[in-house]
Amino acid sequence: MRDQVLTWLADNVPAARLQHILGVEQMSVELARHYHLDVEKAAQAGLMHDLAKYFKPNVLLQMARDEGIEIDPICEATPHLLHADVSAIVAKNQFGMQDKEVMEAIANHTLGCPAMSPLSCVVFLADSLEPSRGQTPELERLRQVSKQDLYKAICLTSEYSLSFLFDSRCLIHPRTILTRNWALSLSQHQTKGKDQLTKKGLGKLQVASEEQPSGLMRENQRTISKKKV
Ligand SMILES: Nc1ncnc2c1ncn2[C@@H]1O[C@H](COP(=O)(O)OP(=O)(O)O)[C@@H](O)[C@H]1O
Repeated sequence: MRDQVLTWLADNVPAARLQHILGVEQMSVELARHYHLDVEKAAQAGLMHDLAKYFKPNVLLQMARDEGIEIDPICEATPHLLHADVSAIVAKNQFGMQDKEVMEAIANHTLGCPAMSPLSCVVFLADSLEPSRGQTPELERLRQVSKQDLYKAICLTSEYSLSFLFDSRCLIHPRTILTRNWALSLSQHQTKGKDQLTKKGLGKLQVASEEQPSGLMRENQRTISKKKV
């Protein structure tokens, strides 16, 4: 299947994007190995995460509608956000992908999702942190954390993306915030042993944590300057 996907990508994405895609495939594999996940699934999700990256907005909207995906007002206004969901559809229709976990990992790579699977977590991290994203101190630190604590890395990487989005003054899809809160709760739970919030409650943004951010997060918040490329 890999050769088939690569041939399709060569016709449908520019070379620079292909480099990013191969970086995501590689980093997904490395993280999957590190966290004892299914390496083959990680490679497939990484390789196929951006299949619909260059689809036109009207095509993204139509394909998502045809698949019965609920299109919220922010995706309606910014259809590019649907490229993650639509990439999963292309993986199914074009390459016969049937694995639900792989398709979810593709669909979650841009916005994340509260309670997403560890496989989704590694593809989400790889999309933001693979080597061609740059070598800034923030990115290097996030790469380190991604090998130390999966949920802390999701939390900090979501914050990194959100900070960029705030600076860009674009519409922000709240799922990244929900993802960040979910991951924050899990990493605090792991490190401090406190049972603060249920995954479900966080997913609905019902409660805000009273905990202060960790030193690392404060440092990250202060030093973020250059964001995603
Ligand atoms: N929560 C969000 N709200 C609005 N836009 C977002 C959000 N998360 C990511 N984006 C934007 O969506 C686009 C696609 O993100 P991503 O899949 O990470 O693409 P890329 O690989 O091009 O960075 C980017 O322009 C990114 O800034």
